[in-house]
Amino acid sequence: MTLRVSVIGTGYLGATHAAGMAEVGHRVIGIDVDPVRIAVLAAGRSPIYEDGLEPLLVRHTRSGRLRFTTDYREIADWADVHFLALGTPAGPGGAADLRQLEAAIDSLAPMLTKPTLVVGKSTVPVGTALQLQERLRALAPAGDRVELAWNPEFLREGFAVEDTLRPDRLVFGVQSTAALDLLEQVYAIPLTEATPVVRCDLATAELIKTAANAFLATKISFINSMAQMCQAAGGDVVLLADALGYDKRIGREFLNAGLGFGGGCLPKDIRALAVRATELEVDVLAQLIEAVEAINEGQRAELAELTVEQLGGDVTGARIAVLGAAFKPGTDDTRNSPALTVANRLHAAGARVVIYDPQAELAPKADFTQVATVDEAVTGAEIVLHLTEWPEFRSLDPVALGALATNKIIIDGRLKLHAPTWRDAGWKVVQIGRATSL
Ligand SMILES: NC(=O)C1=CN([C@@H]2O[C@H](COP(=O)(O)OP(=O)(O)OC[C@H]3O[C@@H](n4cnc5c(N)ncnc54)[C@H](O)[C@@H]3O)[C@@H](O)[C@H]2O)C=CC1
Ligand SMILES: O=C(O)[C@H]1O[C@H](OP(=O)(O)OP(=O)(O)OC[C@H]2O[C@@H](n3ccc(=O)[nH]c3=O)[C@H](O)[C@@H]2O)[C@H](O)[C@@H](O)[C@@H]1O
Repeated sequence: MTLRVSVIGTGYLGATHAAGMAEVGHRVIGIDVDPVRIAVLAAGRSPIYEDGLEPLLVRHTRSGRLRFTTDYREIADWADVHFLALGTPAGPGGAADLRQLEAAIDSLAPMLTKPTLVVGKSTVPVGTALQLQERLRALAPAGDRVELAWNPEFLREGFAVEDTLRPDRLVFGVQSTAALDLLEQVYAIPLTEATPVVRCDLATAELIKTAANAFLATKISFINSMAQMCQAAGGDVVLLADALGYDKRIGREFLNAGLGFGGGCLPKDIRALAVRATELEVDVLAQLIEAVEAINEGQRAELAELTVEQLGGDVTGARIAVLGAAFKPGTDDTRNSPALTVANRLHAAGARVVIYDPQAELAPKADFTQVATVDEAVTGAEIVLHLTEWPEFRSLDPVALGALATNKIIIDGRLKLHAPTWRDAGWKVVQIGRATSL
């Protein structure tokens, strides 16, 4: 059944969700306070680099099934269901800043005159949904006939469209069968494809989301601490991870050691979880997360220190080539990018940092020079840092690059380069945790 769906907030999550909702047959309006973003989306263009998103935007803005607006009056009583896809960035002390969600509710609620379902998708601390429902009901003419549900989102940037259309699970945090029925209509297509569904209360839904991100972060920090062990004891963390991964109970995913996790989600979500755990006096969880964070920070610091060490203890005036600026391959997102943290530290230590990334565009005022090709980055470089593992970096020609660089030294911060090929071309290859790699 075709529903009228609004998506409030059209950032990474909201733009993809709106396009996905149109793709599964609903009539959709996306709304945002950013008129430039709305104009781009309304023209069928994607404001972000995300594989497969633009074709959906083109198709459904042309068909009229997908529209965009900045005017809440267009969505309020029009939609059968409103999705909240607002940002929840880190606030002071790392607690989630809920002001975007609150502002959206304040704009929408006074116009809700009929029974309405509002569904949160943003990642929030446990307890948020009930607070927002209270705010909504206090402001809405429809009062208690407005209900809130929580349906957290698990998409990965770079695979956002695929994850939206074919999620590996759906979580419906609801308070009534009416809300559940409506969500089942919204997701009728994935549900026919036997997608597992967890039906639960609001608190469980909120916690599932933060637990998932915390577990992924923990897995990465675990393997990075094993990389430190391999470095200290003389072992190979990649082979170790492969061997762990063959155990189905463990799995190979999220066991790639290196520079650690970044992005707009994992770092802020685990910090917010630690803050909430402390508020609720669950100190063990806060301590676990602090250890995960400390390991992650340590990887960035170590890479910067290692670079200085390789250049004899002083990088003043040294030209350093950085390959990669996005927080991971497949996206142009540079939020909390490990690569940029390292670049910033080296810049602060006096180095001349030159960055190449296939997609991410840095603000013109940034402290480094961004260039359009790997060759330009490497020309005259005293050291090369491989910090975001774009697939194209794996097929670089070390012989050709060796003729451009001043020193043939490369630190592979993501353990993805084929070290023997680079060594054969005369390069010194540094990989933390691969002390015994061949
Ligand atoms: N980026 C991702 O891959 C995923 C994000 N999430 C969660 O989804 C939420 C959104 O994340 P992103 O899309 O990355 O954030 P974002 O910052 O890219 O998008 C938020 C959007 O909301 C808009 N906005 C702010 N105030 C508004 C208002 N009052 N009314 C309407 N629009 C308003 C902003 O202009 C912006 O376009 C966060 O809670 C995040 O943790 C969850 C899963 C995946
Ligand atoms: O809540 C969110 O917003 C999303 O956060 C992550 O998705 P994303 O931020 O797109 O990125 P990931 O693929 O999880 O990677 C996060 C970081 O971990 C790093 N990483 C990942 C895997 C690994 O083995 N090692 C590793 O260092 C990546 O380079 C990247 O910096 C989760 O994977 C999504 O399920 C979730 O929906």
